[in-house]
Amino acid sequence: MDTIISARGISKSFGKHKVLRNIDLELKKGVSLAIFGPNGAGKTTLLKILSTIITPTQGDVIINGIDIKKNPSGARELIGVISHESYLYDELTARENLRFFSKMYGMEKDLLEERINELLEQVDLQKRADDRVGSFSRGMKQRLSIARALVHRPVILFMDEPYTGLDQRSAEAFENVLRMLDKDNVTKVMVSHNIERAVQLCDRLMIMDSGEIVYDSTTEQIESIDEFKKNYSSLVCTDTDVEGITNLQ
Ligand SMILES: Nc1ncnc2c1ncn2[C@@H]1O[C@H](COP(=O)(O)OP(=O)(O)OP(=O)(O)O)[C@@H](O)[C@H]1O
Repeated sequence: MDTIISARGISKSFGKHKVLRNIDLELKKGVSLAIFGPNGAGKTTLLKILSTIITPTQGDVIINGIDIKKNPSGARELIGVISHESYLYDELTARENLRFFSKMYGMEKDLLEERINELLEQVDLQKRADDRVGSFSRGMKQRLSIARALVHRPVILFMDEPYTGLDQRSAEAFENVLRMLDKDNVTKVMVSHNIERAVQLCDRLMIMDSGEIVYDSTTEQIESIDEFKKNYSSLVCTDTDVEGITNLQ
């Protein structure tokens, strides 16, 4: 399998605060990685560096052979990001938002409308396609931001807490979209506090604490979710916000 993400010696400081400490990460094409860890461990910071949103203090990231320092826009064409920030425009309709982002990525006009309709259907928003996003609920905005992240057919999808704001039906629609991406061998990197869901969806599990990777395993290698949670508790003693962890005490 080809390596699609290669990060070497990544460190990040905000002033005197060292948030990431010499992180190395290699990810093969098509793999889905879940990153867990307590609040402040550095998960979002790592995701932002890998997805070119912020730059590291030290270290290099190569995305599909592209050095993101030398060619950030080339790397961005390969990347989709779902984060706390929806990047949507309230005054535009759902369809207009997707059109805007498709054009930003330079997509061909004749393919664009077909792709937009396909995505609106996948995230179950086809009936609200021509309504202004300002009138949408949080969950609907989250679903549209999933479509926005996928409009240019990225080969890597970065997700920071993608379940935030999704009700049960929306979470299922989201997981269906993720399964569809498997068919296209899209690589996924997900930061999550939801161990149950992430373990079911991902093939590699990583735990971060205090800016370091303290655990890295394939999902196949773990015996059970309970065993993984015990590992988590022993490695990360102070965390109380991962679902189910507190029940193990
Ligand atoms: N722009 C910034 N300026 C200063 N400090 C920052 C900045 N961004 C993040 N930090 C700090 O870096 C540390 C790691 O933050 P980060 O958001 O990466 O953690 P996290 O593991 O994603 O946590 P959470 O689970 O709460 O989302 C925190 O102490 C945070 O306050």
